[in-house]
Amino acid sequence: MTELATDAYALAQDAADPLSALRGQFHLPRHRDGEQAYFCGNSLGLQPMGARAVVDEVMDKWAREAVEGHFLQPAPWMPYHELVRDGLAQVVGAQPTEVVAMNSLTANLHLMMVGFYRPTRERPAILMEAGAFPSDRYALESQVRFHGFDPATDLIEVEPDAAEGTFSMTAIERAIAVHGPRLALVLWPGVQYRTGQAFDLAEIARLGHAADAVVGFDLAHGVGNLPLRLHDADADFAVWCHYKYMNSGPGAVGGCFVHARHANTGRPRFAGWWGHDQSSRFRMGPDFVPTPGADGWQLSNPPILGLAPLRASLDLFARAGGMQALRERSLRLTGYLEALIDQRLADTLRIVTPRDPAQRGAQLSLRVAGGRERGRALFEHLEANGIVGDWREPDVIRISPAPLYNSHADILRFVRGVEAWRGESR
Ligand SMILES: Cc1ncc(COP(=O)(O)O)c(C=O)c1O
Ligand SMILES: Nc1c(O)cccc1C(=O)C[C@H](N)C(=O)O
Repeated sequence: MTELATDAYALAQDAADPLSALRGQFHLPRHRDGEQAYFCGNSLGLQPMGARAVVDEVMDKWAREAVEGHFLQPAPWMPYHELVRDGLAQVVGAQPTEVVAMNSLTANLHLMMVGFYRPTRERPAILMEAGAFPSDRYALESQVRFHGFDPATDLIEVEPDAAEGTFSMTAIERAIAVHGPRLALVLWPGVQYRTGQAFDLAEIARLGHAADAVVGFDLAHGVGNLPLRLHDADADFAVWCHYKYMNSGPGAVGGCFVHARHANTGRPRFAGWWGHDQSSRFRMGPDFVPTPGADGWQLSNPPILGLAPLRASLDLFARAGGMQALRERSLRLTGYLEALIDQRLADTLRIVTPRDPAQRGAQLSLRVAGGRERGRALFEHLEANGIVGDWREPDVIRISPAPLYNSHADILRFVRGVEAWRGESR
């Protein structure tokens, strides 16, 4: 049997993979004399080396050109969001006109719901997962109330029915079947933030549509993590952020998908001038004429400084050869982490995330034997040693090897960190 837990094995795996070189394109946070083993790209991705130059470019252009910067090549600000369009479409599996970078995740969720959550007395309800990221629940609950309905009956939260708080497809199917006639919207995550469970989006869209509901996805933890095929999956809309696996910086501008079949929709929307048809936007007329597609949902001219790092990040996704290539590396990294936990840490850590690689992305969520207090103690021990995951209440440590910059050697360091703590804390 190959000895997985050796430097020789980890280094050989890293050396054999050409994508390992991409780590050199990121700023790795420091710990004492070395680098952190950073596993927190599911919360805030690392800074691409190229990000500063793109931001500086904007600062220099502003200094040099002021208002002319909107129009002067290169990279004029008027169509600046178009610079990220093709790259984003590739990452989420969409047509370019189906995606736009704008606002932030929760703001986009609300804006999408203006058009895609149209409750009636007969069909007032939203179906979501129980235990969702709080912001999603706040947004959905407030929308239900805003329309004069009652979250107690009209915000339907599907309870997890499978191991460790995960969902079987049957649970989702059954909930849609039971509540179908009352459903206005199904809103589901691509990857659940606490458990790391990934879902079959095409199947959820199919089930939701069969019940005549609109289907939207929150891809905060899916984008840049899994290869998505939003167009083919037939989602009506999707929203996401770019600060996690997309490495575009804290509070980075978010993203939005609107399926091509809604490109010229008559659905209501909250309008702003940047959503107005470009050819007549500067005629300054009183009537709103939307740009077809996702662009038509923009409100304001975008924060150019906020968008700039996304360009640097998308470059790296392209250099990696796209999401499929990254996913293959991600499967190797997360599989290595899983194998080492099974081999060496089974008495200490329990993997919460589904064991089937098709039902997860990069992240493994872990519970520590002995309960919450021991979990906190391990988490703090790791952090003190430059091994950075995150803690999610009530008792989960999330470790997410990001294929753009994590290595097998990082994973081995995590395992040794847990072993050292176990040795000391017995
Ligand atoms: C699943 C999910 N939804 C919503 C949010 C909130 O995003 P934002 O603060 O960008 O609106 C996050 C992360 O913060 C998230 O992980
Ligand atoms: N954006 C964050 C922040 O500014 C502070 C702390 C955490 C975050 C996060 O993004 C959390 C993340 N959505 C999560 O899955 O937990």
